[in-house]
Amino acid sequence: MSFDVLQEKIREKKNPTVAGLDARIEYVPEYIRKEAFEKYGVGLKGAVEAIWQFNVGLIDALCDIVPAVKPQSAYYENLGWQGMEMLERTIRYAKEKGLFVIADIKRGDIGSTATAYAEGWLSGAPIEGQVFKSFDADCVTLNGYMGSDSIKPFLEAAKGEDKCAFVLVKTSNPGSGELQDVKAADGRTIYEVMGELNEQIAAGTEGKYGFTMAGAVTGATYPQQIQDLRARLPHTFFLVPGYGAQGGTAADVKYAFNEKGHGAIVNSSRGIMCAWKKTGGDGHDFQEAARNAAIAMRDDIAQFVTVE
Ligand SMILES: O=c1ccn([C@@H]2O[C@H](COP(=O)(O)O)[C@@H](O)[C@H]2O)c(=O)[nH]1
Repeated sequence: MSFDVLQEKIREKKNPTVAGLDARIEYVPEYIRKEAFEKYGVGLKGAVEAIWQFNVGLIDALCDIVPAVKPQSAYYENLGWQGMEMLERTIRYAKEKGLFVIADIKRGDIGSTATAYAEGWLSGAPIEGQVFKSFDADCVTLNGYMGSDSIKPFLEAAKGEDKCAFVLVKTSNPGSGELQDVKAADGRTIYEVMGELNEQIAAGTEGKYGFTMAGAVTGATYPQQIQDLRARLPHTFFLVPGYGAQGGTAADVKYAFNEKGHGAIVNSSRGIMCAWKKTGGDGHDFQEAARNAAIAMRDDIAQFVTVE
């Protein structure tokens, strides 16, 4: 239960950041693409092979620097069943390398359907009295705006296995305020209501660091709102996307952490995966470039946050 496993990994690496694996084919260096397309043809199969090679290279280059990776399911779903099979392989490979895997799936549905999603991504599918695992992520992202019954099945599935979930509270995108900043009848914003509901749902699951198993997504692009949420939600672990490519800075994300430097992890996807595009090379240096970008991000945040 809770976020103890992730917080331990963050402390071991002294690095509260997560590398996104949002593998678009354009992010893969040309020499990898060329080889895969020659072997499997230009199409879904070739793209899946190229992205698999890229992911393995990234994971190998980053596994001693970052505590976690966050594959975004959309970039695998768009390649059909072969993309999803490769996502399952990517998750397995990252876990073998000691990384905590956050599957960014942003699911949310009525309870019975949420249970099926939770089995697929976390606990495994029960078939004839046995449980069969597939994606087996450590953690998932959820869209909980359908209410507590869309979140609870994931917490049930996560409970037995030291897994956890992040629920969207205040997202990083430009349109997030259209609904999330609207004031409810009691004067709280909708994102505050969502955050407090989420902390309540998981009350009692706090681990040794004091965080429940239901974390919150709070975008780096809204530092004031992060500060507000940190004060309101002392038992909620935050996933903070929006650093780098979306404009969030280390000074913005510092508000997500508590006084011990605990309780948050900051994501960068394009900033790490596409770092090779900025070195002036032809992509053969993508591993070194990703590693350097991850180290620079860690050191940037360390100017503001010390993880005890
Ligand atoms: O509010 C949110 C929730 C999720 N995301 C996801 O994080 C990454 C960000 O990628 P960058 O390349 O570092 O911008 C991506 O997978 C989003 O789906 C988010 O950005 N904001």
